[in-house]
Amino acid sequence: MLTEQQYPYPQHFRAKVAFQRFWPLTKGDRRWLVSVVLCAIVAALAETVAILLFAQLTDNALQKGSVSAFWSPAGKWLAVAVVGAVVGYLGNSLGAWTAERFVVRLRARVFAHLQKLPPHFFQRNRRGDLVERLTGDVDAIEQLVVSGLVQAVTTLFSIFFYAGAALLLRWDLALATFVAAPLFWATTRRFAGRLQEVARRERRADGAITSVVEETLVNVVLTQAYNRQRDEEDRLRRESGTWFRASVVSARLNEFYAQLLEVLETLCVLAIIGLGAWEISAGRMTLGQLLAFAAFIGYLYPPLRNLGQLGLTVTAATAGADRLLEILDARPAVTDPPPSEVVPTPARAIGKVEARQVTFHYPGNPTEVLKDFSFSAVPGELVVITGPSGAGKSTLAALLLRFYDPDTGSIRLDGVPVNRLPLAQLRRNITLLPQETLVLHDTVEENIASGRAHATHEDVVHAARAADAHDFITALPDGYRTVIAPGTARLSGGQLQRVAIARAMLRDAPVLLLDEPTTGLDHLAAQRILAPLRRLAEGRTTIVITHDLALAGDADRVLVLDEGRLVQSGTHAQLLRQSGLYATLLEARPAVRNGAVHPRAADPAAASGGPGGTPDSRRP
Ligand SMILES: Nc1ncnc2c1ncn2[C@@H]1O[C@H](COP(=O)(O)OP(=O)(O)OP(=O)(O)O)[C@@H](O)[C@H]1O
Repeated sequence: MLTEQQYPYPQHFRAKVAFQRFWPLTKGDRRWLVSVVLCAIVAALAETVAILLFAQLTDNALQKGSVSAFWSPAGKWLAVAVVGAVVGYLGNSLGAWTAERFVVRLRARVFAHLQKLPPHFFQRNRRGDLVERLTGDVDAIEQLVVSGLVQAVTTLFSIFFYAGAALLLRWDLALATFVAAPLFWATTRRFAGRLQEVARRERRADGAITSVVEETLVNVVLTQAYNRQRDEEDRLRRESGTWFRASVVSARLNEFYAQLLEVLETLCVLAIIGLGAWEISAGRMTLGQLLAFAAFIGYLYPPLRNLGQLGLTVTAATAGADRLLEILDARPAVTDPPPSEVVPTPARAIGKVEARQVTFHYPGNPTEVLKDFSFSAVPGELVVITGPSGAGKSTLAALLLRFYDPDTGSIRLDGVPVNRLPLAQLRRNITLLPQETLVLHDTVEENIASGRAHATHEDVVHAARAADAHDFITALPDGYRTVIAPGTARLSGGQLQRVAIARAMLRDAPVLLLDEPTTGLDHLAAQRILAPLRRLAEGRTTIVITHDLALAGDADRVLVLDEGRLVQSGTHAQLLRQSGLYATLLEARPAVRNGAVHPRAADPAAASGGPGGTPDSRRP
């Protein structure tokens, strides 16, 4: 994130840029904005007329003690007040409605963009901070683009009316009091810079606090297991300290600014009363005129003050805008091809997957993670990709799903380079089963049904049976209607994995990409998901990325990656006969007791049968 010193442009320029960038989002609501401004103008006009009627009342009814002179201006005053109230109510309600619509639209826009950003963006930005940007910063920008604009226009009109009326009443006195206006302006300018910096510090600290709380809640089990509660509390205390200091400075500065304006206003009012007393004693002014004049000048201060406040709002909004623009200006690593480049293909692919001489490095990291890598897999085939940690296996999955494009070479589906297919179509044809099961905060039924649009209950039950999940689901307190949530312990890792398999069954894509499907599962749980996985793999192109070589015995082909290069390829039995990395990896694996389904390379039975060499673990 940029620090204040690193921002290349001055504040007013950044405010202008922010306004220009976010203004288009008001499209469709601009006529409502105009209506809000019109209402505010009518309300200010009503206020002006009311003050003039008040002067009439003072001079004609109060000073002369004439009741008959009371009724007419009083009636008019009441009528004007009612009109002002109705218009004020309409304008303010409409203003709030328009402002909230803007917030909803802006948040949706940033959220949609955020969802297109590549994985490395989320590795570089803390989740809590991003949440803060979508909430607090979005609100701050609304204050600039909608409320701020309406307020600015309204304020200018109010100043125009009240100053105009004061000038009409006594132009010489009015000019004398207007001399004080630059004082207000200079005071605001003096404070704006410092308040902006404090506002930015406060926003950043808000983001940091949300991040710490969010990270701690996500890792609460680990925190407790490692007795890290104190460290987490210290972390929160540190961030809260930063926020506290920024908030206190901000409150102090704001208060100082407000009180200073108060003193300036009092000075001006006293000056008017002094001048007025002089004028009345010389017979050049009536009491009613003086009171009305003082009222106009008094009414001028809030809009003048608003203009100053507006500067502060702009300041806070610019800090928020900078943070949101960081998201909006981050480019997705991949985009849909232009329509002219899309290769027309059937919506459902056959499922032939291919990588041709793929070389790839992550943005911002020059090290090549995949080097001249090629392979292909066809429907009905099971390809296991293994290798040491950091060899590039998960990167390959990211390229197959087109989270990134290769530097050279190509990834193809049914012979078509994936960058010539619409992203949604490509991803519809590939089911990814990641290491961590995606859990939606919803019922088990909805979690499975999310695999396919309009899935019926029968479809869900059918998929759950095939995934060997039906029995444990019906044993849950509310069966398929049991609500599960990310991070809850209602289901074990193996059960969650079977829910994910049921979802994948429903999804029914021709290509299946499994990333470490048995990670985090004990041996028995891992065995339990093998049968449903095999059912899921039937007839599909299945690519399994794994360290768990128990799955390799099932594979039609095993690819061994090392430092981004394909170093071995063949069946499990063929690779065992070679003294290469595969044999080393298998040798390094701990043997599993109580079930002995992980025979070592030295085991001749394994050489012919496979690492998961029990008869029932073979594919049909
Ligand atoms: N977003 C990223 N930005 C930069 N480098 C990355 C990124 N993700 C992964 N890498 C690097 O790419 C290399 C390959 O990572 P990858 O996750 O593909 O390995 P892997 O074989 O799947 O490892 P593991 O078996 O431990 O999951 C590693 O050196 C890793 O540090």
